[in-house]
Amino acid sequence: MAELVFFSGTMDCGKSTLALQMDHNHRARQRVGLIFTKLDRMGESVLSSRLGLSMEAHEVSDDLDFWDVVVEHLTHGQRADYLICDEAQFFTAVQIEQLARIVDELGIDVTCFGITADFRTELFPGSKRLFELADRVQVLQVAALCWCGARATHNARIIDGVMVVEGEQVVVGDTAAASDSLVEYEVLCRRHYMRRMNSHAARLASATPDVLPFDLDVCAVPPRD
Ligand SMILES: Nc1ncnc2c1ncn2[C@@H]1O[C@H](COP(=O)(O)OP(=O)(O)O)[C@@H](O)[C@H]1O
Ligand SMILES: Cc1cn([C@H]2C[C@H](O)[C@@H](COP(=O)(O)O)O2)c(=O)[nH]c1=O
Repeated sequence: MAELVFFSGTMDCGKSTLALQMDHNHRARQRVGLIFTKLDRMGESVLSSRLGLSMEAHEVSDDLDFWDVVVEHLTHGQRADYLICDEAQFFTAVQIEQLARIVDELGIDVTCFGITADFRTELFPGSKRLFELADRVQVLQVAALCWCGARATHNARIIDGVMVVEGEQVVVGDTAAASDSLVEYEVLCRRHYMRRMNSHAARLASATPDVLPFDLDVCAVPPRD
């Protein structure tokens, strides 16, 4: 039976890489897929991974109707065995409902990839609807890590080295290590997200131990997996 599956996690945990691998494995067995993305860091109509791989994809605009696109595709005698949707957090709730209908009425597997929550810890609209409708929500096996070594669970937005918790929900960008723009992101464990302690703040604190003496033992927490 066809399924709607949501691979969800923080930024930089390997979602796009998995999307590309999944498509590769299907294509290697002559299965035909439709690939969608929205607002990829590398530009329009591309699905890209930080490992350097990328592929062409249909860019999803707010008014794109997945049902119409797939039905038209099939009506023209073309095959669609599966859909892969990256950056699905940016899709609208209605678009997620269209994807669920494609699974249920056309029997086509739909696999979505996206971050769960924004830099304020609020669910994105697409992710929220996926949590509500998906047959399965899967966490990726390889964890992105906080600077302290714990599993990263939250996405922080950093401006000029400082973590912010107010602003527009959508600002396309990259993690600090790879970014040369003003706005960048850093993944953190919940403890350090709540304390607003990104790696820059932690470096400052360890250089001036009198300011924040409470917590240096926490920084030595070993990775959990
Ligand atoms: N040079 C590298 N060598 C090995 N793995 C890397 C390298 N650069 C990035 N990665 C892996 O790629 C992951 C990010 O993959 P990506 O698919 O772009 O993430 P996401 O789509 O979840 O933001 C990192 O967590 C890391 O595991
Ligand atoms: C936390 C957060 C992220 N974004 C943007 C930043 C990136 O362009 C994407 C996530 O891409 P990735 O492949 O998962 O790294 O989302 C945003 O717009 N708002 C946020 O709060």
